[in-house]
Amino acid sequence: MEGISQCQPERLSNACMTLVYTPATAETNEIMTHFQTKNQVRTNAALKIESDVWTDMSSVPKSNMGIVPMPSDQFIYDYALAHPDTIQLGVVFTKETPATTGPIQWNYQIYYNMSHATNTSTLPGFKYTKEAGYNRQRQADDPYGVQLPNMIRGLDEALLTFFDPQRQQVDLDYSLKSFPTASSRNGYSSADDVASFLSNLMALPACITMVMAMLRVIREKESKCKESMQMMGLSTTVYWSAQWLTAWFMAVIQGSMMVALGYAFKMVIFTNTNWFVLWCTFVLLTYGMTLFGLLLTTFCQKTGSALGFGFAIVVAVLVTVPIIAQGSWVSMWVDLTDGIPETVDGIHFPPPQRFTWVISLFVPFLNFARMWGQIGVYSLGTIDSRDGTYVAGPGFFLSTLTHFKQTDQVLQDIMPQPVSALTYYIANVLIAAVLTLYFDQVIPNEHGHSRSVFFFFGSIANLYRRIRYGSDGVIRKKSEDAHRIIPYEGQPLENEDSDVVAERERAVHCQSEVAIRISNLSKTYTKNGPGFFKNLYLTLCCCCSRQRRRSNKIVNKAVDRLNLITEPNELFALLGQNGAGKSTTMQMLYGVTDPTSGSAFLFSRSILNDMSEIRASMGVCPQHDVLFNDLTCWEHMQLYAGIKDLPAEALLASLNEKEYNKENEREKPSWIRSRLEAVQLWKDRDTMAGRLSGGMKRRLSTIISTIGDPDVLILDEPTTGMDPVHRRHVWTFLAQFKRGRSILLTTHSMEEADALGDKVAIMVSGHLKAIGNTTRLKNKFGNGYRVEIALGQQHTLQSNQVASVTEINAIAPSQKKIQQEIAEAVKSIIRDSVLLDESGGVMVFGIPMQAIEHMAGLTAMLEKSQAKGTIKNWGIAQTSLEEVFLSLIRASEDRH
Ligand SMILES: Nc1ncnc2c1ncn2[C@@H]1O[C@H](COP(=O)(O)OP(=O)(O)OP(=O)(O)O)[C@@H](O)[C@H]1O
Repeated sequence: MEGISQCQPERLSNACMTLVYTPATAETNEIMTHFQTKNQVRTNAALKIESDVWTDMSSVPKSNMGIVPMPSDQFIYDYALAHPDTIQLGVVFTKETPATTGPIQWNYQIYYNMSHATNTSTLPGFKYTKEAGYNRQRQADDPYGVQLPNMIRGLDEALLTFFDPQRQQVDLDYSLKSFPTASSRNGYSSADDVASFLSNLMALPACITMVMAMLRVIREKESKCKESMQMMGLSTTVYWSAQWLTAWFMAVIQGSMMVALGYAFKMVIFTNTNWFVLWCTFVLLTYGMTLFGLLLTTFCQKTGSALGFGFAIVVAVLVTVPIIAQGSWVSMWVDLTDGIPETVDGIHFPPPQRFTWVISLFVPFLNFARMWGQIGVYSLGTIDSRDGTYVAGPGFFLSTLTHFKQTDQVLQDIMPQPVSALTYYIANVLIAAVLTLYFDQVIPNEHGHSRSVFFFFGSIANLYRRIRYGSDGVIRKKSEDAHRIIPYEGQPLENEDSDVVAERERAVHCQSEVAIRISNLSKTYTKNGPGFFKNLYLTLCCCCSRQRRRSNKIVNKAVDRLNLITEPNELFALLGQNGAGKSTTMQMLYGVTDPTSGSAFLFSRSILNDMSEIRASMGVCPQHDVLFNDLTCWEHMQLYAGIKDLPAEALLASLNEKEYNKENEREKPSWIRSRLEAVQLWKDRDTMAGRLSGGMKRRLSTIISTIGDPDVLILDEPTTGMDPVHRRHVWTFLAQFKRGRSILLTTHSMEEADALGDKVAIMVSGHLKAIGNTTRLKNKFGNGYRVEIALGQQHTLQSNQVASVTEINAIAPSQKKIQQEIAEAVKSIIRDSVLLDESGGVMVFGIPMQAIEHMAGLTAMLEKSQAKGTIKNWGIAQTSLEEVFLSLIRASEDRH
């Protein structure tokens, strides 16, 4: 039969005792000697009985195995708490002698150690041999199923052997109880289940704040607000600093609320922990998580991908945090695969788990889980397994941050102190901040624009140049670069207009100070836009298709070797059909799209190298309104004035009209007021942008671009959606504003280009088709003059007249005759005239420019006809820009 066998630990440091007993009296010593002798006879296992009674908690067995007397059952209990894997079985004898007559009562209680059966993670690598009935690697073993009955039998036998010679009458009884085990110990379960469960709830608010911050940033990205602020000169560092500051306030509010709620609900883990430790833990967790989330947004372009990341993190938190907080984390931080190596000097520290530590530098919730688990160990109480009473934990104080005592002595110097979680939080924040700044620059935006992965070398080189040549030297060098000859690349197009060629030559040889010099600027779009998964999916589809072509690849030359110049005080209007390349040209100039080749200089600063300087002196009104819905017009002006770093006094106009009325004084004029008034938005200054009409938004976007009086103003279709009255207000404002600066404007309104443009260029399919002032364009590409003749009333139907077929038939021959007569009369005066249209009772003639001297004869003839009543009305006008535009487009379509 199997008896109590000797367990053979692998290391002395983890030595185990087979048995402990108490009290250590002469009687019990003798009983245990009987037990040992009988056990040896039966099992051949020699258990050694130690002679000294232990009094010190830190005692370890002298030999590998044995039977050890202990001073009290409390000592056994406490020792088992401190050394859960050490004692296999314990016996507590109690002897009751009856007051009068009757048998003596001998009871013994056997403690068995369930740590051996259940707690497999506390000391990984610690193995009892197979012979001992327990092998950690074969976790299914049940050492007590066999050993407990044997132990009872052995003790009964020993007691009977002890009492037999005395022939006393005794009553024997026994009871069984588990040692305090991993399942009942503070810090490792039961109460700790609360801690681990709470850890989920505690980390969740931080996750929510993180996801909210991610969504805020992504929305700013999607709505192009971030891009717009950057175009107006907001630096990346300032943008992110503002985000981090907001995140800090959120973290402080949230952390404080968490601590306050914990105290309000009298949660033991809170009330038994120093408030400052808790506050730091929660604030730094929220802040670290938020910054981690913000870092991830640099990889996302759309809300969907940010939400995907956020969701993945929430799942990771829900899964990992409780596991780590519960205490199953020792092997995460320390590499215990080879156990704790033993040397003659003592214990060697096992190496740290480098991988976990590196991840902890990036992922704040791992540090939280570790810290929370440690807080739980100290602050939560235990249930005394002997009497079921609650024993309060010692409490987690400020000093515990650096003086945390591991429940397992052997881990004391191995496991990190709680304070390291706080320092790691700070590292999380710093690393996330630096990486955010870096990835925000190098990950391409939706236009594919990004900086080189080694862009910081460029900044270092700039700094070096500044130190070496001084500011003036650097400016001189840049100016030389901007004024060098830049030859035209490739072959010119066929049938190029002479003015376009001349403009190109000027741009090639430009050696004077101009506002904008565009040289060979080209942009080719090659992809279907951003979206990793979309492109992957399309690529896979194409790979699987029979043709195996990358059909998702679009090669589109949006702008092709553009060369032009604009002068200061000039408003340059760029016209073109949809998709002609106007916006792309603009985007390259204000730096949201990288040119595929070529360059441009704005006041001698290159768009390739000096974009931050350019942005400081540039105003941009992009094609789509980029406004914050919940900011008023006035607040928008203030925000962008702040971004442009305008002095505070520039913003000091009071908004409170009543105050000024009281003082009988007019409201202070300011530039913000004058701009708002110029575009008729002063009355709506307190209306939120979300509530403005489309035209009002456009007007607001237009004046926002003028903040800071930029040297170059880029306006992409600024008056789209405006009514004619307000459009004229904007025109008047721009006409005045262009003084001292250069304005580049794209528009589909020929009227606008005609009214505002000092120089007008027409783009077709990425090329310049025509360039010059409006008169020159009209003269060169227009049909000279248009003469419109409305025929007399008797020959046309009234607009409100419903004509019958007979009436129409009656009118038609006579009208035809009159039209023929007029056409012949016009032809006889001006031979080169062309009848362009004769529908609806109106005849339109095109008169060439060179026929101007015959114009007097024509007007005389028309007046005479009007007097006779043949003609109702007539008028002469120069060809409109629209006709020029249409004729150029038609010509290029014909050529294709
Ligand atoms: N991000 C992009 N990715 C791929 N192709 C683009 C992108 N942006 C523009 N394009 C293409 O480049 C060409 C020029 O577009 P662009 O927006 O510059 O035209 P536009 O002259 O401004 O037109 P509109 O008057 O309609 O604004 C078009 O063919 C367009 O499809």
